[in-house]
Amino acid sequence: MHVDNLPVGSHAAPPQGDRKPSVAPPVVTARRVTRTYGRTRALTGVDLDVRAGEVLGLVGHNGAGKSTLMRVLAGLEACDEGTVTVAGHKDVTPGADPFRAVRMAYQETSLCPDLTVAENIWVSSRHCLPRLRWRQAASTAVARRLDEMFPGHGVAPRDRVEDLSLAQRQMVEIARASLVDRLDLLILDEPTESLGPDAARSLYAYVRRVTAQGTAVLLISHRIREVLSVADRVAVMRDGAVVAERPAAGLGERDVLALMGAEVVEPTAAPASARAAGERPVVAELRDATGQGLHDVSITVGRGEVVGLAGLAGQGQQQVLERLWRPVRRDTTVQGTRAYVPGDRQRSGVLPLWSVAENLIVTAMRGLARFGVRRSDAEEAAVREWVDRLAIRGGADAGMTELSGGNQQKVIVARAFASTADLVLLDDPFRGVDVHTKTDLYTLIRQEAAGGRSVVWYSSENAEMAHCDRVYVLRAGRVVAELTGAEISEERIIAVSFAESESTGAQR
Ligand SMILES: Nc1ncnc2c1ncn2[C@@H]1O[C@H](COP(=O)(O)OP(=O)(O)OP(=O)(O)O)[C@@H](O)[C@H]1O
Repeated sequence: MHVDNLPVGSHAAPPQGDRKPSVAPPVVTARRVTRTYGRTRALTGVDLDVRAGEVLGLVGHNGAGKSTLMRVLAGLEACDEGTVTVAGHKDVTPGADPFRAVRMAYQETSLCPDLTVAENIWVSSRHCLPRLRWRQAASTAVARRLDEMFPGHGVAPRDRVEDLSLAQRQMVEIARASLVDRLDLLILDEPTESLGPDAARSLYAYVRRVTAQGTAVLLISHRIREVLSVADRVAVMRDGAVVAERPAAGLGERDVLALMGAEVVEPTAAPASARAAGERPVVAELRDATGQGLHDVSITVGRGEVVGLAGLAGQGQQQVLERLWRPVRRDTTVQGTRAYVPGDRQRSGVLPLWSVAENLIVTAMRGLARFGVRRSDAEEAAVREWVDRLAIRGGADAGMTELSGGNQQKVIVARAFASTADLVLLDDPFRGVDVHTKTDLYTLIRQEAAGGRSVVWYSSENAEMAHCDRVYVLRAGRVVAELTGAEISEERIIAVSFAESESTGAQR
């Protein structure tokens, strides 16, 4: 059977929508599964059933073991002890046939950037594509699946992956995972971290359709509310074990956070700014900046101010950050030094062959040096401080690739704040970071601002903007609103992001 006309799932399952936990047989079962990497006990004895036709949400702090467990359940990695049963086949070893029907879409996409979309599909799904005219078959299959999953995706099968946006790469990754002749379990690892709201909605509509046909979907996400709205059941991981499994119906976000072991704190908005924007010395400025997608953008950043850039994705926020990072044009002025935190750690950010300590200190090194000579004691102290402050699991000596995704992201954030930069530019930096750590990072930003550092922060999560002193909302490369203090709310940002006519006195 070829992938362009695939049935999904092989088990009968109760219809979705009533959100009752599935009573269908498990497609995958883990019993007392352990996995150790060197001194790290990533899995400490996991028991879990994933049933046909259910959406099982899997949540847990950064480094809890979610991705490791998924790699074991997908037959990509062996466990040290315990058993994995797939579609009734007991104790299956990695690579064995039953695992073919278990597919995983990764948080960091598994796509090869130098190949086209169709070539990537061929590499991943060649066992169910014809050998002759494979390129055509792969192109047709992926185009069809993308249309089905993400209408309006804008991806052509002949596009090279490296030319795609982060969101498009994520869409191709998910489509790639689903293209197989029989799909019993689809594992989605943080699928919506890089997708916009429309694509996320389309994905979950697709998830509903395939689960109605019997495929199980395992959804890993730090977005607890999203998990609760999509999943039938929620499993909670903590320190390498599944500590709770509950039906999603009736569970609230706070219940899940409590099960995760996170301290439940009320989200706190930014404290009212001690000084109004006009009273602060301006440290960075764009004056009627135009070109490269921007139109007459004027923004100012005061010393010790946290300035948000909001709006729908791709409306010019990254271009603003880019100008502040490289202020080469006459319309941009920046005083002092800068540090940049990329949101796409795969493309820029992580130095994979270096340790956590080296990744963390690389920017701060020069500031810590005395007369140009590196001071290893000061560097070590700084590394220790930041590893503790952000609870980077894995420790300073771990290789960067040994860290979980969220912990890698923490290192990149720490790198910027460990430097002496006067202006920190944040490009949607908290994707994949767990709720608890995010709360710590928000506090960190406010503390650093109180100490005189300025921050310009683009976030695709409007709720995060509540931690800013001022927010510029961008649409189609223009600033369409400037919100201050109590005006900053998710509803307000959404309203001005969409409304053609609304303006709060900002430039048009
Ligand atoms: N290849 C590896 N080598 C060494 N340690 C590893 C490796 N992969 C994972 N680990 C460690 O195992 C633990 C669990 O990591 P895992 O990626 O499964 O966590 P996670 O729950 O998926 O985290 P996140 O939410 O940040 O993605 C972490 O402490 C991590 O550092």
